[in-house]
Amino acid sequence: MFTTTFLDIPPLAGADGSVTLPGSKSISNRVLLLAALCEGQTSVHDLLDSDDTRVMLEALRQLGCGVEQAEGGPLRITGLGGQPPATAARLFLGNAGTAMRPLTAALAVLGGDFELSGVARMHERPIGDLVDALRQLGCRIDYRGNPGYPPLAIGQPALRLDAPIAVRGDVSSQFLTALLMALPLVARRDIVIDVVGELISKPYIEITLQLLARFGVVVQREGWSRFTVPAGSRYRSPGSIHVEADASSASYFIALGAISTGDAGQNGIKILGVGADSIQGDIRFVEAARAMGAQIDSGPNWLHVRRGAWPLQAIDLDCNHIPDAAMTLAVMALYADAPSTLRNIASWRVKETDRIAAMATEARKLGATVEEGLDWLRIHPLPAGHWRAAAIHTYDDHRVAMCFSLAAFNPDARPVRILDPQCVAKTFPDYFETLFAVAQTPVERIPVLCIDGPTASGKGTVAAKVAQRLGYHFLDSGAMYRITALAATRAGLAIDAAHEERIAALARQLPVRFRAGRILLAGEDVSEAIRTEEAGMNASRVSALPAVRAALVALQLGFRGLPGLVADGRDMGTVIFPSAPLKVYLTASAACRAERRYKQLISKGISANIDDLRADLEARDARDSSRPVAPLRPAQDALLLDSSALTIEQAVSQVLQWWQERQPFPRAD
Ligand SMILES: Nc1ncnc2c1ncn2[C@@H]1O[C@H](COP(=O)(O)OP(=O)(O)O)[C@@H](O)[C@H]1O
Ligand SMILES: Nc1ccn([C@H]2C[C@H](O)[C@@H](COP(=O)(O)OP(=O)(O)O)O2)c(=O)n1
Repeated sequence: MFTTTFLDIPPLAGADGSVTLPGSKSISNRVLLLAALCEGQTSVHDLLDSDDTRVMLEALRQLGCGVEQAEGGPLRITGLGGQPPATAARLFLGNAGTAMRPLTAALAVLGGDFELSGVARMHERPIGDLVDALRQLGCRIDYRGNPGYPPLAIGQPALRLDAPIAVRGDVSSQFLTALLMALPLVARRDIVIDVVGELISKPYIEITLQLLARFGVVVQREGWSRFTVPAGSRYRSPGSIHVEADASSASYFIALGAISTGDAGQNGIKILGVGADSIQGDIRFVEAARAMGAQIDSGPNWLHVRRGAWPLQAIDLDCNHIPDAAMTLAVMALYADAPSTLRNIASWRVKETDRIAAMATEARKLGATVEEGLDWLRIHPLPAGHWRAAAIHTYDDHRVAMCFSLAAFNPDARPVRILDPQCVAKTFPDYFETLFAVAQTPVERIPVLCIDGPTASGKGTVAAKVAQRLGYHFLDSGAMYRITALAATRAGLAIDAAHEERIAALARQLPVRFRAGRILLAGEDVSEAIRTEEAGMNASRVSALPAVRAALVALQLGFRGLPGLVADGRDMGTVIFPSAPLKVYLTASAACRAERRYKQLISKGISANIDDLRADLEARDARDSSRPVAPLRPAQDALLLDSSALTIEQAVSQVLQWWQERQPFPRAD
């Protein structure tokens, strides 16, 4: 997951390959609650691991449910058997509507002493209609903040189940879902729910009904306006249950297949974990994408999407049946042949953010013309020549972030900056990694930031931190020479010109792997072994052999991957990445560098002498600078940074400031 403050997506040209999607949020949280309410143990497979499921799981633990997970196995929930939780609980539910609403209803009918709260936005998301419905039943619920909104306090109910319960269906279908999940707990007689107003998001009610049936409760329904929970209903664990991949998450990859072609032509995007027979309503996004021109094939558990009509065909669609996935259509509409209108989307206004306003504001930043009404949005296509580089606000809304990543395929090759990219953690923590795994772009569009300089100038430290702040890959090119020198020494080869070809042959085939910050040579962790002063000196010797340098070029170039690279070494800016948009030459006085190295070694428990260190580093500088091939020297267009009087943070900030100055995003964003 990218935990950076922003993520810059370079212009993308195409996409091709397979993606496996995380489990559906809606199914995950419903299954967790049902497993918690029934008797016995339920094994839950392929559960989504995200912010919203984590708050639900934590709440269930607090309520006394058993929650166990063996390494790599399913999650095992031991339910409360329909009994009220024994203890009082203060539950924090983040911004998870799929936890807040059904837990409110279930706890209110079971009774006890509970308080339910969330983040500030959760306290602005209405829940009054559900509370009103539950109060009709005799539940005791008090508002702890603003009437109509969480936080809520729940007490002991005096239930009256004889009269039909009225609940509004035209604000959020989650209220009806919450009642449907709670009422089987107290179905001593038939309980009737009447929906007031036109029920929105019906497919989510379908999911609820299907899952209730899996847990042994069959609700009768008359159209979409009256539901009856039969007397004697009781939750029974299905024993084991699989969570389908999230159909709303699939929408981004369906759109990706519709707007992009791969290098090798029309292979398209294969989506694994969800198919056209999914129980999730958002699977009907497939129809909308087809209407816009996508070619989609599907099987029981997969979808295969290819570009069909291009530009996409504009649509005018009532989106009530696909409220979440429809946001993706708004970005696809930028690539269409005429304006597209999305209608009946009033529920967008009360989601994680006001999604109508958010989509309109952010699409305009890209240069688009967007019209909006109370419950509709019209997006005009954005022709080539009119796209702008934009920094997209994401409003703590995962879907805004995921949708706008698709703007990176624009014909003007403008990059897209996604602010607060970690908001995708709500449903799809590895969304951007998954996108980058299938996205393609010419290598020269992938940004590289080079930091070269002499030993102990702080290159490695500064480069690693800059990479972390930008969410970029990191190439420590010195490590390649250190590993080669170690491999040569172990092979019994003296590091000199006489062995140049044999060492180069070793370098070409280095059995090296980089794993979670560790360096493995033929499976052995050599991260420490290559860091000694002797290894550094050997690396300097090996690096003076031209054939070895040539042998390591491909390995280094291979680090240039999406979304970008920070590379440190001696010749990153001069030889390996000569067209990098920012090259920094980091120096510090010899005295300062000797002292830094001294402290570094002492802190690792290695004894050292500061004068010897200084003599060694000056000798190494001399060798690195005087060798005929790729000598240590600043690139002509490098910016010099003397870090002698700077802290690490100051050096990092300076490099980041230079980087930001080179980005095309408007300052006001
Ligand atoms: N201003 C600074 N910038 C970078 N590193 C610094 C700074 N001040 C102290 N150091 C320390 O200097 C040491 C050498 O840094 P390192 O990144 O290993 O250098 P290099 O990769 O250039 O050989 C590290 O222990 C680092 O923490
Ligand atoms: N791009 C590079 C990186 C390192 N080298 C050589 C020269 C250096 O003395 C050695 C070791 O580099 P490394 O960056 O790991 O060494 P320091 O951390 O700066 O001491 O490798 C090189 O020639 N070209």
